[in-house]
Amino acid sequence: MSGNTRPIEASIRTDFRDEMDYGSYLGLDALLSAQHPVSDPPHHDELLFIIQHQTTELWLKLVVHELRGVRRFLDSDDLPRALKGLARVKHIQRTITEQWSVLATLTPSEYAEFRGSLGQSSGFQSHQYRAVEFLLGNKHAGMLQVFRDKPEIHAQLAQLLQEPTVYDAFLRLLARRGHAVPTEILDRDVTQAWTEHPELIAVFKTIYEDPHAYWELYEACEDLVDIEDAFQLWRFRHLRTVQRTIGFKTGTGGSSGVGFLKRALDLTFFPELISVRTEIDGPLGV
Ligand code: HEM
Ligand SMILES: N[C@@H](CC(=O)c1ccccc1NC=O)C(=O)O
Repeated sequence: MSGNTRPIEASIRTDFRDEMDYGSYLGLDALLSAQHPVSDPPHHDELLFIIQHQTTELWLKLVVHELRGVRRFLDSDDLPRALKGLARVKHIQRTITEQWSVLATLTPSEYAEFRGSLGQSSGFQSHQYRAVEFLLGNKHAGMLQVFRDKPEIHAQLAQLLQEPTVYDAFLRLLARRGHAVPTEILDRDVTQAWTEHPELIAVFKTIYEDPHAYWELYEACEDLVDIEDAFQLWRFRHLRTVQRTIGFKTGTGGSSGVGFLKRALDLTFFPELISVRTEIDGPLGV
């Protein structure tokens, strides 16, 4: 070692004329030429704004892929692989929630300088975010409206709206394993947002009262609760970042802004998994 440099080993590949290399495998030409700031004159901080969104969208792409996988593994009774997928989703959620701190370095003054260039575009038009919500049970046909001029995306979301959610797939697995999931729930109209079914609480109570007898199911329940928690943390960090950046301005997407985002904090994916906690008593009855 000399001069604080590392010798490049003679065997290191350098001729890629007829070979796949790093950039071609990863499609870096496309990826790194997909940042198109619109502010005029160009604003230094717009690249941060774009990359924050793009990295989140890349992770959302993987979340959609993993949740589709989880649903498939549940359908085929492969609970260990479903659990693995849920664990991966949790790590991704942690990463995209953590990364709000990067965007929080954007001050209101900086953002105001290029916000006007964003027109009516808004995260409300993120189809991958909507896909994740649909997969987790927050179905809402009205959310397809903003994609009416994008037939492919509209069709994909319309299809997802018709399909069972991850929770539907889990409840069907529970039924196959002998748990008393009412048939009205198994045959529900899956295009509708999930609403609480109190009859399910008894099913989860059985599992939570004897975790060792139902260990994998118990783990799956806790993973779903973790994912709901993590989703709410993402929403909360978004809300706080929005508030510190634009205060109580209306959104570029046309909503009231912070007030609208706050209402999402009352939404719930797996309400029975929260309610069952009220029912779990220890040996001293509390
Ligand atoms: C300074 C940064 C940001 C501001 C000021 C902001 C502001 C807003 C506002 C006001 C809305 C409500 C819809 C509207 O009227 O526009 C919204 C929705 C949304 N934003 Fe952002 N946002 C920011 C960053 C981000 C980032 C980085 C993402 C990541 C992809 C994101 C994703 C979303 C999503 C998915 C929605 C829809 C939420 C829902 O339906 O509940 N936003 N945002
Ligand atoms: N809705 C934001 C604008 C915004 O954040 C945004 C604009 C274009 C693409 C993505 C965005 N992110 C999240 O809403 C605003 O009202 O300032």
